Amino acid sequence: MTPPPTLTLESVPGVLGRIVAERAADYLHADPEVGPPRPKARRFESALAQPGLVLIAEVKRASPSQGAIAPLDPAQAAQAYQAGGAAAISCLTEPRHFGGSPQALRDVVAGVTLPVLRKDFVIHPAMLREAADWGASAALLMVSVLHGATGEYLQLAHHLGLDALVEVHDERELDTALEAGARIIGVNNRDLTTLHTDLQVSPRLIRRAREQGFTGLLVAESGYRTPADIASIRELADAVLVGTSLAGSPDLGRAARELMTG
Ligand SMILES: O=P(O)(O)OC[C@@H](O)[C@@H](O)c1c[nH]c2ccccc12
Repeated sequence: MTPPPTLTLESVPGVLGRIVAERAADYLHADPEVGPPRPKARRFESALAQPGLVLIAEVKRASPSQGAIAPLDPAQAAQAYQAGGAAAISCLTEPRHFGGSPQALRDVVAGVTLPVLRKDFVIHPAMLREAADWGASAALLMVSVLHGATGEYLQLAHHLGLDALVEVHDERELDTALEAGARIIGVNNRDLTTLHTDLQVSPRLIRRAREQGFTGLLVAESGYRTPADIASIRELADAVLVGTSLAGSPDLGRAARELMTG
């Protein structure tokens, strides 16, 4: 597969811009070759397609908005989430701001039977090859970072047998995700350039995606803390992605179950 063109990352603003610049430096000399096609398992997609609103629980030790959240053991945290009824696990691999690591992802994959999402700021094909090599079922692709290259990265993910969670935060990004042919779209309530969170963003963009005829899966992301928050998207989204409010609680499995069942 021909590697996608070099991204123009200067256009990414704020906190997000800083993180993305660091990741671009990390992968500056990485090999863009992704190798032959790998079989599609579609495990992440199938997990999200189960009836009702399902939970993607995130292993998140820190974040730019919260600082340190909890010194979680990634595999133990993921096992607790699985016992608490989560349908999939999201695991951060970004090391400087989110306390993630490649080892965390490998440990989570080894520790649970659920499909695992690599949560990182994908700016280079090597990051998708790594995700597949480490056993992830899916990778996050952010339209705010990839812009016009979103479609090529989506094809690259599919080539590697990965599902892609294509993340958007406004109408323009949603249009890009739809044009790119995304099968799973995540709406982030948090603006990663300012870190401001608004729970109205997911309902608004999820409705719009459906109005435009999108038949794929929709994920509401970020800022969900209470069963009442979850109620606001229960009839709209296929899945909800929750990190901070679960990761910071004393009993992760119980927190997962109580959040989803009220
Ligand atoms: O911790 P929260 O508010 O529950 O959010 C989880 C998840 O949505 C968030 O971690 C996230 C969504 N998109 C991202 C992109 C990069 C890093 C992190 C994220």
